[in-house]
Amino acid sequence: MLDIKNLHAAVEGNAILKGINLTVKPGEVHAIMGPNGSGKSSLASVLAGRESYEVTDGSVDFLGKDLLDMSPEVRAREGLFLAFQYPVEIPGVSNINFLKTAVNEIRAYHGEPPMQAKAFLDMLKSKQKLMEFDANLMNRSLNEGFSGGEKKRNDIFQMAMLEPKLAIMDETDSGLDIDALRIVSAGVNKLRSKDNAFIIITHYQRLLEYIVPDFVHVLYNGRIVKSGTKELALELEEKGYDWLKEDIRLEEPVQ
Ligand SMILES: Nc1ncnc2c1ncn2[C@@H]1O[C@H](COP(=O)(O)OP(=O)(O)OP(=O)(O)O)[C@@H](O)[C@H]1O
Repeated sequence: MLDIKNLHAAVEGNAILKGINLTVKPGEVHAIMGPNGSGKSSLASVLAGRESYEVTDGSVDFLGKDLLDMSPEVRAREGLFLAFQYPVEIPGVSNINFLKTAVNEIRAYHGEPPMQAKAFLDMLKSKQKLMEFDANLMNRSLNEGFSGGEKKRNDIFQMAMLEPKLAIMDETDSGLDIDALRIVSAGVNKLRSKDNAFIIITHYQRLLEYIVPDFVHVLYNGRIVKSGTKELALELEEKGYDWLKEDIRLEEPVQ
């Protein structure tokens, strides 16, 4: 589904990603952990096509196509979804209208007719129930005045509606209270299928108790320096990241 090879990216001439290699197959959940400033959000941004990042080397194949060649809109229509660390507010655009437009844009891209109002409302209701999403938030302007946790829950609700092939969640757990964390995690687990995949960026092992990943990777200074299973997250929680420095030095120098 996603094949990242030797990905290098820079911001304003500063190298941030320094050779990322990562393969994600359908049905898999990958967690990415790593110290502050190691490049986790940058990786999500580069995959989503944020303009401030310049890709200086490497390739990204998404479902057999060159992801880096696509505009951010086309990436989304092809089935990539990014749940932001800081979800945006769009005053004046109701949540429902935003979702309807987004759902129909994806359908149009795949040559399907727009959804009829009734079918859309039925889908909205069933996903609302599935994700335990507060119906009152639906008619409000997109994210405007939402609390931090509400924005994140809204983000996950959007994900449920758009049914992406690959969802990237960047620190979705930060700022969620315990109940919201459980609800969001349960929602993600309900959306998991053999046909889609998730990349979950998190600082905390706690989230990975709810959404159990198939693989855990450590991003350090712009590279994935260690990969393992969910036990690696436990080890990181216990030991921190310093113990990895020795391993990295022994393997190859990090510029
Ligand atoms: N616009 C920018 N200009 C200069 N440096 C930047 C810019 N954006 C990001 N960086 C730098 O890139 C590095 C990686 O940042 P990034 O946000 O990807 O890290 P992160 O691993 O997600 O960190 P955190 O865990 O703190 O969220 C940091 O050193 C950051 O300061």
